[in-house]
Amino acid sequence: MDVFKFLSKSSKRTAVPPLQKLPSAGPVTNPQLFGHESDGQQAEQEKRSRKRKRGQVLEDKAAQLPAEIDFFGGVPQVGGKKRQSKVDREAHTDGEAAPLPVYGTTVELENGSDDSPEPYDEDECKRILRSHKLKIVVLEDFAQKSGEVPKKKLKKRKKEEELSGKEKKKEGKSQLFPPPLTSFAQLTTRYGINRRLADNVKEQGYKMPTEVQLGALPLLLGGKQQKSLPHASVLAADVDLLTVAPTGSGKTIAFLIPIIDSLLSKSESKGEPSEGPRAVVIAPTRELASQIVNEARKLSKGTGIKAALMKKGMEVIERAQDDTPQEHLTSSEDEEDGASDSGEDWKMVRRTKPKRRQAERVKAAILVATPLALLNAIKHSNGTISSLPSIRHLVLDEADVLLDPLFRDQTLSIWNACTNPHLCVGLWSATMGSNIDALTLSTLNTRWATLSSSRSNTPLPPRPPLLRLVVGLKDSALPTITHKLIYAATEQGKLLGLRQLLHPTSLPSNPNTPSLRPPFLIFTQTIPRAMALHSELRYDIPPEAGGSSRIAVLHASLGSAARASTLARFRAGDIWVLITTDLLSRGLDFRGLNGVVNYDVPTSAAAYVHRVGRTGRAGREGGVAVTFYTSEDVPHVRGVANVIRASEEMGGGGGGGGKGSGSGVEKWLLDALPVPSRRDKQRLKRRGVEARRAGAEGKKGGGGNVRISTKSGYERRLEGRKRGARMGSARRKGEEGRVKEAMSESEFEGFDA
Ligand SMILES: Nc1ncnc2c1ncn2[C@@H]1O[C@H](COP(=O)(O)OP(=O)(O)OP(=O)(O)O)[C@@H](O)[C@H]1O
Repeated sequence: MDVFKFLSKSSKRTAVPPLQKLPSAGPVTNPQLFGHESDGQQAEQEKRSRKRKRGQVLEDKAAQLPAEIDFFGGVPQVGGKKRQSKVDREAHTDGEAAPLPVYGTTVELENGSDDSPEPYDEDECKRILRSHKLKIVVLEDFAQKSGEVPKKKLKKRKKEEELSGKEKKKEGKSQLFPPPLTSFAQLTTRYGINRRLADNVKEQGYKMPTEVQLGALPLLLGGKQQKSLPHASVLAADVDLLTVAPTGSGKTIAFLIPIIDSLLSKSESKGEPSEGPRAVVIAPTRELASQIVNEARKLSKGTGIKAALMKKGMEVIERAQDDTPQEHLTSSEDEEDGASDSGEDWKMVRRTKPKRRQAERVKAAILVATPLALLNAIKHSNGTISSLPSIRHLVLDEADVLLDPLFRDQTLSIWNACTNPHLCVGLWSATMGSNIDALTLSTLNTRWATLSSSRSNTPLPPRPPLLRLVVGLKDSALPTITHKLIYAATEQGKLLGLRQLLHPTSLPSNPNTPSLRPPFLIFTQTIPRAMALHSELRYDIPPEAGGSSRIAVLHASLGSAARASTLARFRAGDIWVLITTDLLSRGLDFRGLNGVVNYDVPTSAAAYVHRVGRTGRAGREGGVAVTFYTSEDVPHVRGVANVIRASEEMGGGGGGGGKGSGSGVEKWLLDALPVPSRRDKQRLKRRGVEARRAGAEGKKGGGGNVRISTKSGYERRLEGRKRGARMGSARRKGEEGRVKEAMSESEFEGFDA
């Protein structure tokens, strides 16, 4: 039986669309998003890099499949070297952060041989930073704005400044133009970072620094730069840094390189304990934390610096025999992030039965943890929190979510527990609400005041300045992605639309409908919906193409082992379609992901930016982001539409990253969509679209009609066939009444009422 023919018999079969650029089908030609044309040095680098050897790895299994079940149709069938770069091989062997080798194309890269002249001149620094859309400011003014000066006084001062035209001058003053890092070789030549660390960076095979690396590394390594370079006085000391840079722009190594280098430097380790954590990285999910550990291990290989993931049973503080932490987790396994039944994955739940743990003291210098896991480890049974005086570096990855009310108390408790006066704090994310600057500054000030009062005898060193680095347009999605916002009217419409994306030969010829090839991610609002959609779709891929094993679901109520194994299979290319919730929306790096489907609209513009940012990483073009919306979503979809429009404008207007695919959001649609109130936005962020919450099914007026049928597609098809046979037989017998009866039964019932 030709299952594929059977599956697609109701839809018009068209030829597989012509070859298109896909993130999974090509190497990163340029990981930088901006400034390509204007920067002469970059052009020179690109010219050099073209001479480098390239090799393409083809998907063997996909190449063997008949065209009609080749879900990857269009992958070039040309011969190419099936050799992977050292980086890819290494990344894959450790099971984390690996590219999708089967679909990926890898490049053998040379690195570090760059001999570009140093941009010592301040004007040159300005030109390069501006062409790459980097803006660095000192946030000290904020100290006053964040509460130390009464509001009335501030208003008066602002008015005076406006009248005297001072404000512009002031803004200009606080902006910095440090020498950008235009090549990784400068890590050694300019900053003299540890040799072994420099070699490890080189081994990653990156051709050139991304924008965030170009701007952040000089700020964080600034203390080591030559005094003749611009802003040497500000950067001579440690800095606290708040960074907003696009998804997939390489923020992880931008914060890890300076930490590892500083842990290796003799001056820092003087007087510090040689064992135990000296740097802590906090991430909102276990998946992201483990990915960061993996990156840290690659960069610190052979240096003696160890990185560890905080797990249950690990201890970071000395505990008395009877000091068992009161708070534990609900999951039977060592999970930090549980999930409520409404599918809010960030939500924490606590274990009810206290359980004695086998203590194992953390020896690694870099500790990566989710907030609750670390907080539990430093909390005593009487509720007090131990301080962590050895911590010199604190990184909040996805800082905006870590400082969101859901995590805020935990994050701030950890931050305040870091009592080392030399602590450097880094806050990193692709999105940062306007409140984060103020919250960061007030936390720094309060912490400093507490430290000062507790150390009246020994004066504190000067507090490091807080700098803010913004890359590109704040809170915007990648300009290299094709965005599509599709009105599907009803839940049934969304399922039909999704099936069209999934089935390669049923793709309509309409150029405005995106073609999306696996591997891709599908996001739903809640865990029950992810599970239901998985049941609905699991038999959609025919057995010849791998069948139900190609589609999987991953959410926070699964055990950690199951989560890790599903993620590893997705990264290895065994799973083609992964249905998930916002659990995977932040920070996860899938190098060869072709697209993202927002089956349910994201609950905020920031959530959209992060979800779609799983594709198009490190400058890869060809990523597709499809967002379905129904009549129920109309009041909430404006934020997403705005982000799409802005990213298209950034990418050169109209079709933006779509490159000729038409606009993802028409202007008339944007104008027609209602503007949600602040309250509505907050409500949506907290609860999602009400009608889709667990328990909303069937409620009249309140949002019934939203259940995703748990009856599998396979079962429905079998039933459909039986019905078809009954109708045929009835027709043959000419029994009109029976035909009518059979027809009434055959209506589509998959995605239910
Ligand atoms: N200079 C570079 N050149 C090419 N690729 C790079 C470079 N730096 C990092 N990468 C790769 O880019 C990918 C994305 O990096 P990373 O996960 O750090 O992004 P991110 O900015 O933290 O994204 P997100 O905001 O989604 O968390 C990784 O696969 C990483 O190996």
